[in-house]
Amino acid sequence: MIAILGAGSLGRLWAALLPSARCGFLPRLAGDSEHEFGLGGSFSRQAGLPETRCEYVLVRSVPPSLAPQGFGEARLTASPDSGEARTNINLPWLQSVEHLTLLLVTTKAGDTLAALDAWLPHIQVGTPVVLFQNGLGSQPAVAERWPERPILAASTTEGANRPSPDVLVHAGAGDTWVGALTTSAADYTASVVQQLAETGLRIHAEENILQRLWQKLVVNAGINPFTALLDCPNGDILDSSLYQQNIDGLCSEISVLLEAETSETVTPEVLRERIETVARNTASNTSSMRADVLAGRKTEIDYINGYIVQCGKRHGIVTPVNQMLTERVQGL
Ligand SMILES: NC(=O)C1=CN([C@@H]2O[C@H](COP(=O)(O)OP(=O)(O)OC[C@H]3O[C@@H](n4cnc5c(N)ncnc54)[C@H](OP(=O)(O)O)[C@@H]3O)[C@@H](O)[C@H]2O)C=CC1
Ligand SMILES: CC(C)(CO)C(=O)C(=O)O
Repeated sequence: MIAILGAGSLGRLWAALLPSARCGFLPRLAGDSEHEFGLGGSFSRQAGLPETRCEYVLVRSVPPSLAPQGFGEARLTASPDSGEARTNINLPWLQSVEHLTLLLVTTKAGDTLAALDAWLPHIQVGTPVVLFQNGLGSQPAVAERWPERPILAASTTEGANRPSPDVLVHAGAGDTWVGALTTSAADYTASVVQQLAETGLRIHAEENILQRLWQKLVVNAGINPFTALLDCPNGDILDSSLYQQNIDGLCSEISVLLEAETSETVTPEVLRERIETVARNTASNTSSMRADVLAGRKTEIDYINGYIVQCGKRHGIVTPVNQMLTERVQGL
């Protein structure tokens, strides 16, 4: 079985596309983890969800003929006019963690350590764990906490959101790279890629997953805080004075830091071009950070610009623009 910890947008996307007979969600464990899951222990499912099944509708703007294998028993209906496919998904909350082949962790960065702290004592040490969080900071923290486990990280450009609790929209198709964080994880990368590829999504093994995570972090650091502060879609930041006055400083700080942290030399101009290419390509998107602010949720700023600030402190590199953006988003 493939277990998914974090039944939000991204977790539900993987769950909907993986073979339905072989995956299910792990509930949020209540209180102390001394209670043994499956042995009469207590755990509470996420509020508002049925007792044993998780039901929702997956909306994809792909023709049903192109829908990947893996819909299993799910019911697929399509509206020929819109080209939109709607699939009823009905998956179990897992009742046992005994025969897991994989654990996908799709909690937000700030919830990941606590969620794994509660669950990993119940899960076999040899089960590969794949972390899907954006930004950086949570992944190294997990790898340092459980160095003996096969811990991998994924960087994905798939896009999913939930306009209402029981509707999941697969808003954008992308690519997913998976690579090892701990030593023992290297042996598992190929089998993890193979299992994830059953979704029909594009999955790649990545030798240097930290570098890949940094590349996405740079783009998120240059787009997300501006969209949250300006309350605008991604493309609209480009002409704003807040962006114009700070983007060169932000890119200079990151360029110096990248050299110190990863030995990679990338000029501030190249970083700015990468950020602006994504901002233009996703011009009408609401970024995840703006969406979090609008919904009154905690943002992932501490793992994006905040991570850059912390990393700067470790290297004695000042990062005033990232610090200013972090503090202003924290203040929202
Ligand atoms: N959505 C996307 O398209 C993409 C997301 N990502 C990254 O993936 C991560 C998840 O994003 P997303 O799915 O959008 O976020 P969501 O907030 O939609 O999902 C997170 C889920 O984790 C659950 N959760 C939180 N704490 C626990 C816990 N202790 N035990 C069990 N479940 C828990 C939450 O439950 P509850 O709702 O009850 O709090 C929620 O269902 C983020 O780091 C994001 O940056 C990366 C690329 C794309
Ligand atoms: C690339 C971008 C900015 C797309 O919206 C994103 O990853 C996010 O919103 O977090």
